[in-house]
Amino acid sequence: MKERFKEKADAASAEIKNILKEHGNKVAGEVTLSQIYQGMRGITGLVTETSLLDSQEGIRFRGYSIPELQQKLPKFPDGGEQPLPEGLFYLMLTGDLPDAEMAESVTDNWMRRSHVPNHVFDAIDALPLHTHPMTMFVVGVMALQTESTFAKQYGEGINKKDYWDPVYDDAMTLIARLPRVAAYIYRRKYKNNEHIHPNGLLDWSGNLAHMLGYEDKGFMELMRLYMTIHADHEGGNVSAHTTHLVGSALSDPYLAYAAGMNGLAGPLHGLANQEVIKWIFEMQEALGTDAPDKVQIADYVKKTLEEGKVVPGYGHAVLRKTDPRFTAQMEFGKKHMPDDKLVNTVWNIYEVVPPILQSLGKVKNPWPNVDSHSGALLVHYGMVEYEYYTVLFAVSRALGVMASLIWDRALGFPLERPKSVTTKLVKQWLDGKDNIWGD
Ligand SMILES: CC(=O)SCCNC(=O)CCNC(=O)[C@H](O)C(C)(C)COP(=O)(O)OP(=O)(O)OC[C@H]1O[C@@H](n2cnc3c(N)ncnc32)[C@H](O)[C@@H]1OP(=O)(O)O
Ligand SMILES: O=C([O-])CC(=O)C(=O)O
Repeated sequence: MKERFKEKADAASAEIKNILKEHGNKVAGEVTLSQIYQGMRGITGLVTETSLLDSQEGIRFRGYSIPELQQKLPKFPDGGEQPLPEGLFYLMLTGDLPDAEMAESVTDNWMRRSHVPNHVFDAIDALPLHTHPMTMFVVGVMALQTESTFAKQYGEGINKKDYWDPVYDDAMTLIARLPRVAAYIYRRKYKNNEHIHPNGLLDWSGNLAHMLGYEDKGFMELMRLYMTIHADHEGGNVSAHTTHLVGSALSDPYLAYAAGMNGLAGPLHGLANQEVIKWIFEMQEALGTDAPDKVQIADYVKKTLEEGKVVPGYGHAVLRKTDPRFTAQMEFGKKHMPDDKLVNTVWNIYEVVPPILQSLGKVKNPWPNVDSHSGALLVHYGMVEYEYYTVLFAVSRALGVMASLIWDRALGFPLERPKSVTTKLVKQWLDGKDNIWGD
């Protein structure tokens, strides 16, 4: 995989140099004042090779949609139906679809790198049990940073042409160790500190399920699907953009990833998956039923909006249709748990919420995103501790942001530093007295 990546990166680097030599001055778009003030929505300002989001169709990883990945990526040998995220990582990194043997070699590589040093567990253990699992997770990642090859080699004076190599090494080791860190947090916080050793015969996701304490084959398949669909969502989302930004300062992959995951822990981003289940549980309690009907759901949605809160799991900064990651999970639910009450509630919410959000006249996307479905599937298998859910999202997101970070260093991308302005300067510019563009 590493050699294949290097060939591809060298070719891409030469191609980009030529594109910029010939077309570097071409104007690519305009920016409005509203965009500058309102979250830079719609401004193209980043290059991310691993995936691309279409507002109508949803995400494609190196050109492949989620149903295509489910068809084409290698599966776990023992009757697996869902794609192995190892294969997705290979695809995102090299641009090529792997065969079963290649995916297996990624599994083996990660298994070899998976030993987590004791001081990482000590760092997590130093936190009180009521600490949010995402805080424990980021502390664990920061403790893993002591092992950074990039930081060490940078300190010794590495040539900038070779940055990508130790970044590759760190990214692979970090990804390999995350399931153990994630499972440790779960077992410490919710299962009396009784930990489960890895099983060398399982794949990366299967092993995560096993170390969490879930041996059900259905849950292992869910983890393979979950780890695949949450891995990447082009470059501008908060977690990917933050990882890229922090990495651009040549902070090592551990530092960059930890920064990105602090962004994933925000309720408008990855933490929304916890908020969805919390909101449904609160609705059930308020209504006194675990199977609210559509009229009851509609009333509860209106109450949520009247209280000035968002409906978690709905809306998106870029998507304008139902998220295909929602649909993939709905299909999994229809196959494995069609009668589950909570999962059916998620499907009823899907029928009720969009017209209500649409009626507000300001919500650009009334449709569900990935987070509105994931929790109910986890609850089905017994994982009810919703505060933990974003940790699973974070383990998956490592695949995309680390593949991208390796590309960033291989392509020699520079420090990221956009210009900002003050409102005073904007007013002077509106009066024709000044310029808001940097030199
Ligand atoms: C993995 C992911 O990160 S997927 C996203 C997960 N997040 C959520 O599910 C949280 C709920 N959703 C939201 O808050 C938003 O839809 C976001 C943050 C995802 C996108 O935000 P934006 O791009 O600013 O959305 P948009 O342009 O449609 O917002 C316009 C207005 O509609 C509101 N709105 C958007 N989505 C919702 C929603 N689900 N419920 C209520 N109001 C909403 C916004 O808060 C904003 O209101 P304001 O003008 O009073 O401030
Ligand atoms: O694309 C976004 O802004 C948010 C999102 O769905 C993701 O990162 O998975």
